[in-house]
Amino acid sequence: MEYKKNDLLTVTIEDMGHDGEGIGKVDGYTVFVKDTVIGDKVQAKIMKAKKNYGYARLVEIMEPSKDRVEPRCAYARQCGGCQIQALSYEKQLAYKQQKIENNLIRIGGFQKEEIPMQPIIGMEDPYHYRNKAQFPVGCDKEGHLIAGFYAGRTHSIISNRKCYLGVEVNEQILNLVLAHMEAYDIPAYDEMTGKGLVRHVLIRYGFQSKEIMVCLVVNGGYIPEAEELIARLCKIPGMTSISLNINREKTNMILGRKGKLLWGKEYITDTIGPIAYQISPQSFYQVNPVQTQKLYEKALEYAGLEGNETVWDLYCGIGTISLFLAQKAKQVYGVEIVPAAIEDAKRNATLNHITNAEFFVGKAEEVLPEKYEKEGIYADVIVVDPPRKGCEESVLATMVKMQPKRIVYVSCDSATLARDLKYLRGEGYEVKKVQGVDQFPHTVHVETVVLLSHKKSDGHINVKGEFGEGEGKVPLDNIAKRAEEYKPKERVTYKMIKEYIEAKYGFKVHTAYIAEVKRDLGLPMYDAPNAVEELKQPRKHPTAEKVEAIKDALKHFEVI
Ligand SMILES: C[S@@+](CC[C@H](N)C(=O)[O-])C[C@H]1O[C@@H](n2cnc3c(N)ncnc32)[C@H](O)[C@@H]1O
Repeated sequence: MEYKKNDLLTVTIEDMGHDGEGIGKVDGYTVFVKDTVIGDKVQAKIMKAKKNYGYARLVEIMEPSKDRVEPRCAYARQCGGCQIQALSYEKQLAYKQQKIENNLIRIGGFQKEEIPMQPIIGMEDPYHYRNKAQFPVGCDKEGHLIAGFYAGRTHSIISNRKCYLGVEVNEQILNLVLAHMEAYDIPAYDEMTGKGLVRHVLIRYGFQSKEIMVCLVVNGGYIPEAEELIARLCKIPGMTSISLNINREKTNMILGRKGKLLWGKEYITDTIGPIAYQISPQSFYQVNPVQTQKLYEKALEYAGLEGNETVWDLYCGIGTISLFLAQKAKQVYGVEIVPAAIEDAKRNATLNHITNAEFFVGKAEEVLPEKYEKEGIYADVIVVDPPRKGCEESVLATMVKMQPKRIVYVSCDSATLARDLKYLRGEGYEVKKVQGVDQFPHTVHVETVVLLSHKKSDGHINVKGEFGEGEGKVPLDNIAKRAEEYKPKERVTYKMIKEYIEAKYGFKVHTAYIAEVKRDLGLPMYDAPNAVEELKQPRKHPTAEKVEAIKDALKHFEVI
């Protein structure tokens, strides 16, 4: 059956996609419905219809799923921050566990029974976990000042000073800043005109130290009557740092390069386990410290250190994992591409009196081979925590050459994790444990820690198998079932990717852009005859927005 735009359908949601959208089928026609959860029976209106599938808007929940809960936040549907707040926390965890497992099967080529999945680590209280918030400031239609969050995939601000994922003091700080702006007629920044002063309010909170940082991002060099605002903010217990960040660029980047301290220290200090970290407005720092500690403890446990090991921490950021590992290793080497992060890492090592950690600025794919091949620095254990795109294949190849006993892979994207595990498995590393950690409750994101150890090639086992019915024999039915699972999936064409993007994002992408993203992800190009198609202006590259949309489509169709 084929449907068209504006058709009303009654659909039962059977599955959830990568972005938390509900998926159901009506007469063999697949429908994606945002804001629904598995088990809901809903009425939905088709907004974009394709031949075999369509995107629909939720009109009415006819029978709610038993796993549906009332979101705490009144803006959960509009806000881009959370995607699955309407699903019970228990089921959110099950969804994330399944997401990791599915990717390892579909992309990594693992059999379900081969995956040593550990029960996912969730939070006891999955609210108020974020130690950092960046509130955009603007005006509503009547011209009143507002602060809040961007609606999903847009830059329109939803006025909301009380986010249940952030700390409670955020609201008090926002109230003081906005009252000050109102009292002195200080205009909010307008993205369209590039005029106005206050762009964002950045707040950081040390969960252990209770120290607070407030940084106002301004399109200028000062804030009128700053003394008065500072005097009010200082009364909040724990206030440690008040500063301006100057951003005069017409850009989507929140922070500019220059900062100006108004009061207190330039940084706050916080601890994860026994390690203290100094955090400035610009520093990258994990946003959920409670779960980060569990994640790092797992990484440390998997590293299995006894005190004599040389350990590499690739993609080390400000050295958070490196310093954790340094407690138990002989020597740790960290590699990170951002120079400022390495400065933080070195400062944090000094702050903690850690002398067995050395940090290098550069690309992991360049630093690692150089240090190994030219200087002979080897590895007993290698830990990697790459960005969403995963590791470059050349990094994995060098890691394999170095033959560490163990590899600990920390990942924020289980699709690229699965791709990289497939490579490492092919090179003699065995996946020993897979542990999901829920760092971001109410969102679709999940962290995974994987332990791999080197399979010694000094032995072999003989496997005898007999097919047929009866004890000790492998039933032929099972073989048929396996064969069914191995059947190649429907080929994902460039046309399908283009249609998906146009339907979901409302813009078109060129074939050559899709090919470029696929190439960057290291995906095979043999199924893309028109990937060689030339652009009229061949030197242009897709914008970040288009790259994200293409990756999303590739995930949607399970190419990555
Ligand atoms: C997921 S973060 C991990 C940060 C750190 N391990 C932590 O837990 O705080 C990934 C880091 O990889 C860095 N990065 C990205 N590409 C890189 C590359 N080619 N070589 C080295 N570092 C890179 C990013 O700047 C970022 O700090």
